[in-house]
Amino acid sequence: MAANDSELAGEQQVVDRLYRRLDELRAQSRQRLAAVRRAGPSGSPQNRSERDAFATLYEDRVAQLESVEDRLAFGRLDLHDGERRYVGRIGLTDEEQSPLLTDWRAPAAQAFYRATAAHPDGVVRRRHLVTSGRQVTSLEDDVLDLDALVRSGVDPRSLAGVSGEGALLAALGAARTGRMGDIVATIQAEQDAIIRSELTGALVVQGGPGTGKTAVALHRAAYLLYAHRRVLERSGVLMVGPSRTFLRYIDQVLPSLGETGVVTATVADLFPGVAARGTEPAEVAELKGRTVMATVVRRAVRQRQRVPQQPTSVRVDGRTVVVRPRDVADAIARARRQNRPHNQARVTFVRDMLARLAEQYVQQLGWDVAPEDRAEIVEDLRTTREIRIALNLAWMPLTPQGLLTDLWTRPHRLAAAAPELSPRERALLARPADAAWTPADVPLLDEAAELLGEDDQAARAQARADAERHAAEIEYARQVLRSTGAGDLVSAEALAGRFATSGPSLTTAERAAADRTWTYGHVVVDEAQELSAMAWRALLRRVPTRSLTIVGDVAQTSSPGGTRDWAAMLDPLLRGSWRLAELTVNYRTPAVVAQAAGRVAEAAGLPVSPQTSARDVPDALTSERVAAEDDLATAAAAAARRRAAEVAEVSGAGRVAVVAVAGRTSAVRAALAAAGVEAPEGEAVDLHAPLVVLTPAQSKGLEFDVVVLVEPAEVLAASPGDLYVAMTRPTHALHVVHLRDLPGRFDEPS
Ligand SMILES: Nc1ncnc2c1ncn2[C@@H]1O[C@H](COP(=O)(O)OP(=O)(O)OP(=O)(O)O)[C@@H](O)[C@H]1O
Repeated sequence: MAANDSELAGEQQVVDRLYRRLDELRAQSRQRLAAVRRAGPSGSPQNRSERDAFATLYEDRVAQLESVEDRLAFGRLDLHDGERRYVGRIGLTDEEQSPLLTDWRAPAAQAFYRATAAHPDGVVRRRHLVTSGRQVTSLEDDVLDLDALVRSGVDPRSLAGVSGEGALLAALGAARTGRMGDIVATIQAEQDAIIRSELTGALVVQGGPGTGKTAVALHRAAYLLYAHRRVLERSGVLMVGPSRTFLRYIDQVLPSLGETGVVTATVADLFPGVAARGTEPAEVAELKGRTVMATVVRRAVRQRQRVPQQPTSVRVDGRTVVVRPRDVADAIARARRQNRPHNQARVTFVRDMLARLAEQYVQQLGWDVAPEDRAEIVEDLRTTREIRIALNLAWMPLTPQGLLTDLWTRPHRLAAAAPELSPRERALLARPADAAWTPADVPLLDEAAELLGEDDQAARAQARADAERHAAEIEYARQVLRSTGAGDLVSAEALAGRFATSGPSLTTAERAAADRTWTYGHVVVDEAQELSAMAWRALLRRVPTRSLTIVGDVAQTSSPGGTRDWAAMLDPLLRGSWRLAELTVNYRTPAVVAQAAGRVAEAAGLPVSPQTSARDVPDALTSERVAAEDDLATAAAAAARRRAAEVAEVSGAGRVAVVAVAGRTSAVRAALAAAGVEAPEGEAVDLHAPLVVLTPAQSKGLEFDVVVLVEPAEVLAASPGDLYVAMTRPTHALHVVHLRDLPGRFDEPS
């Protein structure tokens, strides 16, 4: 047997042992689950809820153990002191609790990603195990200290491979499936430093296209949940992405890392109960995203606290009480001094006014009134229709939706609330009362909700009761964990979250997603350059600790309300308190394509981050000039079909996208349909389809084996950032179909 074969056989034995242990643990959890289920729905309510909680717990554990099947173990560290440490997707111990496999997120695994020959960190050899199913197919050694390795008796001829690059290049060259995969086996040192960066404070990760920002953001979420489980399990982690398609694209990654508790949302989803599906011109969205809109909403709220011009006299039980402008002005001033939200301060205002009116009433009686009689008088006044109307006119109870609808549909209200906007800008904001909410409305609704507060005290009493119940449940869960010894599987908070004492049992993630005022322990924002100032305000409310991971690329900005300069956007919001990390290697786009994209973006004046490409692919950039406008769609469709067939032949899978400005996508689809190909299009696009048609904005954050780009000059004219995005989506080839000249510096030699 060659030295290498015996190494392979040795590793196979280790991997077999690890899978055997995984199978045992799975069987154990399944048995426990079955036992709990067998117990059936009898016993006291508390017994039942305890059983339900354990059932869900074991279901979660089974699901977690199922999800780590692929590449369970992918690395080995040989340390100076002779210790061998296997690194994998989760931590495993044997029956005696001796470690078999180290979780990639544990401090003991860090050297697997960070150690270099210059800084070996106690490591003499790092080994990558490449597996297919449960079979070890190849090994790759990174020798960090050859002398130490030889001294320890290793035959240098038994070393597998020469560097750690093979595993990375194999991962990068693989055909795309339509869903993002995890990168645990090949995280690079600069990425690892970001993933393990401390929890506190705001970390901005700037990096060009394909540098792994999304991958790093997701692995960081998984890492933080592991390293700070106690804090984050209770408060939750929110991941914000640019579109629903994007969220579907990434939704397998965290479960494959054994984490299911992260809430994912777009900014448009942040206001529970409002489905912001409306669309509007980019110019209007930009306007709604400006910081000045915070002042406009604030003013609109204050303008609903009004002193009437005239007194209103009301007859109550034969006496007359007068709602006097002076009293209203006094009561408004006193209520405002409380600095509470509008609807809550209104309670003070109404109480104050009713006391004044009751005093007028009592004066007219001419005799002393006992306190309980006075309360009755106040109640009579409160329920008198004219008084109710007069007080509402002075201080209207409001909902966020009502306030905003009023601003958009009543020009005089908007004019009064927004003197800083020009008449043209105000006209842009006008819309019919029944128009759907748009994503840019959501931060404004949130701003309004914050200023208005809850309309009733009942909700607050309910919240207090909920908090008390939750505390009691946690205490009870602690007792249960102590008595069952299941503490290593779950924390008291997680178990308490599962107790179904009333209503359906909700996880932290589910509770958080349904509650506008929920504050998360950490928020991760991807494609963060697209967020407007108002969107940031809404988001920051959800993380008062300012523990944030903000990833993006200021050269890829397409939304006019977004930013091309992190400091300009974030300094005012975070008071300058954020740290910057950069990613510099493009793992997606072949070098020649990335360089062309970089040149074009620079020529268009974008702040392009310097980057190098991890790999090159021959003939990755091709272009084809058509003779007439009408030929663009047909040529693009033909190229897409040809490329899709090629990709399928090579890999048996793979994906191709045609990217064109919105005005052209229908023509491309029609040309494809004429050739018998149904290509899905737009927001709801099927991510697994072999051929799709997208606008540049819809392709944001995604990647494809081949991209057919239609008329780059047109994409550039609409948005330079969009062209940069579109050109950097392919992992193998970019094919350009054009009639107009290619944009400046497109085909300079690289
Ligand atoms: N260390 C790594 N090992 C293997 N693959 C990697 C690694 N880092 C990144 N990748 C792959 O590179 C591709 C690009 O990563 P990702 O989408 O996270 O980049 P991005 O910076 O968010 O890109 P963009 O800004 O263009 O959307 C993905 O397929 C990702 O899996």
